[in-house]
Amino acid sequence: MIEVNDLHKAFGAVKAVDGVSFAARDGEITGLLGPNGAGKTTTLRMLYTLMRPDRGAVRVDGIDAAADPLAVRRCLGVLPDARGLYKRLSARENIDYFGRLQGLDAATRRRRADELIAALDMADIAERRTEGFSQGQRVKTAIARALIHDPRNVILDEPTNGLDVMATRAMRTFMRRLKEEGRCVLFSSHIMQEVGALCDRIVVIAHGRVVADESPAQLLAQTGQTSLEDAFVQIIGSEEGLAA
Ligand SMILES: Nc1ncnc2c1ncn2[C@@H]1O[C@H](COP(=O)(O)OP(=O)(O)OP(=O)(O)O)[C@@H](O)[C@H]1O
Repeated sequence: MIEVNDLHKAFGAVKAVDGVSFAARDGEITGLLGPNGAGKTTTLRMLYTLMRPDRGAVRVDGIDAAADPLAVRRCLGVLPDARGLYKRLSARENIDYFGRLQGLDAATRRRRADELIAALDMADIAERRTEGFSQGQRVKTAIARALIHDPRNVILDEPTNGLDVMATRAMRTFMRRLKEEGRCVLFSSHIMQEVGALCDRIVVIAHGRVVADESPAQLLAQTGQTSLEDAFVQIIGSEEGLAA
């Protein structure tokens, strides 16, 4: 479970995150939805301890991220906005390397890598150097690498960015599987259909603030709209930056 309480982060005069609070629960998919520049990536970076908040607290499985960032990292799997693979290593070597960083023994690394390679349908690319990988192949490798240590909580920054229709569908199936395994899945997106199709809970963020935190059905009921797209536009107050 990921709990965020009154997070703030400013870059000079820009208040990127301005008092964000929400909870992402185990066995649920929570979507962080907002237009470009809303503060999604900055929020996620503070959650996975890459960036220190100016104010506010993050707790992952009850552990305070400021007090024990290493313990928090151990219970998180993260697909960051910069996927950053080692291009001279194969996909499997990239995955294995992260297992080593997590202190896993060779047998566990091998077993987990095999499971993830099968689950992400990437057997055909596993032994290839990642240099020259397509966007979809890069995302799969980065996700497998992020999950090597079997984390309870999974944070994905725009996981379907740049993926084609088939790859997007496969990614959704994979995210549902993570949820069914009882994990807490939190992902960011600016694509409303995606969030509507996947999420148990939607946290809408605009100008660094949470403007809605509901189930998809509640969002429709609250706004009186029949489509999530119209509900989002109403909540955000403009169509700026929202992809169809
Ligand atoms: N390192 C930084 N230095 C200066 N400004 C930053 C930095 N990171 C983010 N910002 C600013 O903070 C605001 C929020 O950015 P952020 O990347 O969190 O938005 P986002 O919701 O993830 O947007 P997108 O959908 O475009 O990725 C923007 O105005 C951005 O320009």
